Amino acid sequence: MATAKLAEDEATIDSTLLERHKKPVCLIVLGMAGSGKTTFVQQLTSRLHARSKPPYVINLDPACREVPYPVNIDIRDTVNYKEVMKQYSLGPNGGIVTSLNLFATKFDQVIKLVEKRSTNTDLAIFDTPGQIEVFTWSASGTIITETLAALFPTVVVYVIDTVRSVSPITFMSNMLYACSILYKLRLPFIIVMNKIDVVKHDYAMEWMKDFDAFELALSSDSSYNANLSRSLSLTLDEFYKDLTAVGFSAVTGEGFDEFLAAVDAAVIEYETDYCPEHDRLQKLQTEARSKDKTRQKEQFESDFQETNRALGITTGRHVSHTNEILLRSQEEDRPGHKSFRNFMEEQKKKQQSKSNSASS
Ligand SMILES: Nc1nc2c(ncn2[C@@H]2O[C@H](COP(=O)(O)OP(=O)(O)OP(=O)(O)O)[C@@H](O)[C@H]2O)c(=O)[nH]1
Repeated sequence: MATAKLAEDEATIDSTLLERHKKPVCLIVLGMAGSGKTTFVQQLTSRLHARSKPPYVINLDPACREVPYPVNIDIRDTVNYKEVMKQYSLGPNGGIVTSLNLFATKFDQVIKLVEKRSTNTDLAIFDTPGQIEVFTWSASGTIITETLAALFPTVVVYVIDTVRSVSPITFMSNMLYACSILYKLRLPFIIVMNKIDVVKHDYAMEWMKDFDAFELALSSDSSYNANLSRSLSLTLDEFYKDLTAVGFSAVTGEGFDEFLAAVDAAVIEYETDYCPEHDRLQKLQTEARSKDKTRQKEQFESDFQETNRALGITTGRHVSHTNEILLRSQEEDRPGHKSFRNFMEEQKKKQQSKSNSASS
């Protein structure tokens, strides 16, 4: 019996996986302000169009002035960021958070639109606000990410500015941020080392592979920040080991094929690591909920019987209440109803004979 149930569960998970696999892969593009997210999305979009594989593009930044790529869904069409700021008396960041919250309440419609494109789109790309924490640490960001991940193969793309990260301390801050997002979302993660047309990303790859190289870069600095970065580099060793990083230039498009290969690998990771864990947690949650319901029902019944006993009430038909719900036809058959009907008929007859005698 248990084996049959297990096989049934596995079959359900397999079919869910298959369903997810048929859907577009969702790329959630995150990164510090100015790292090149929008230019990256623009480059991806134009290259995919050139290969006759246009992606479905969603702009989630309500405060951006213009979107330099063909966009399918734009948050700005749904939420007026400036009006939100005015109406709720908010500053720029509060305005972005509230706009995203308002948009998240309609996210089921976005899901339906992306689902509709399942047959002719391989990628759905989500460009996010430059104020990264607005998305990564807000309720709406979490809702959007988790909803996508539950329904589509979803990959987080973290864009880093290689020009600004040549300072080991800035590099470390960026990596810590990436690490915190990875552990919060627990989704397949690709680091895009952007702007390699200006500075190659080799130095960053070396720092991640070789602690001594990072130490050497910091050797001339004895500040508190440098010492902290040294210790953190050792701590992040585990994080670096499984990390996928690709060099990219959002201006020239260099690294495009490597990036697509990294997305393919990330989708496999999503299916082999994320989905089973997600399904396992969901099953546990459903079981816990059903156990809780049964426990509450049992508790209610025992409390109810206890109260009845204390008040000397016996349950059953025709007493204070019944154990089963009665249908209307059954009620008609109840003795009280019959005698009432007889009484009414007799009254009618009396009334008729009175009026008959009065008329004669
Ligand atoms: N040389 C070079 N410049 C780039 C590259 N990617 C982006 N830039 C430039 O970097 C600047 C910021 O790029 P955006 O795409 O606006 O960055 P963003 O992360 O979307 O910025 P926010 O929307 O403020 O978060 C722009 O001037 C881009 O032209 C790149 O690969 N190489």
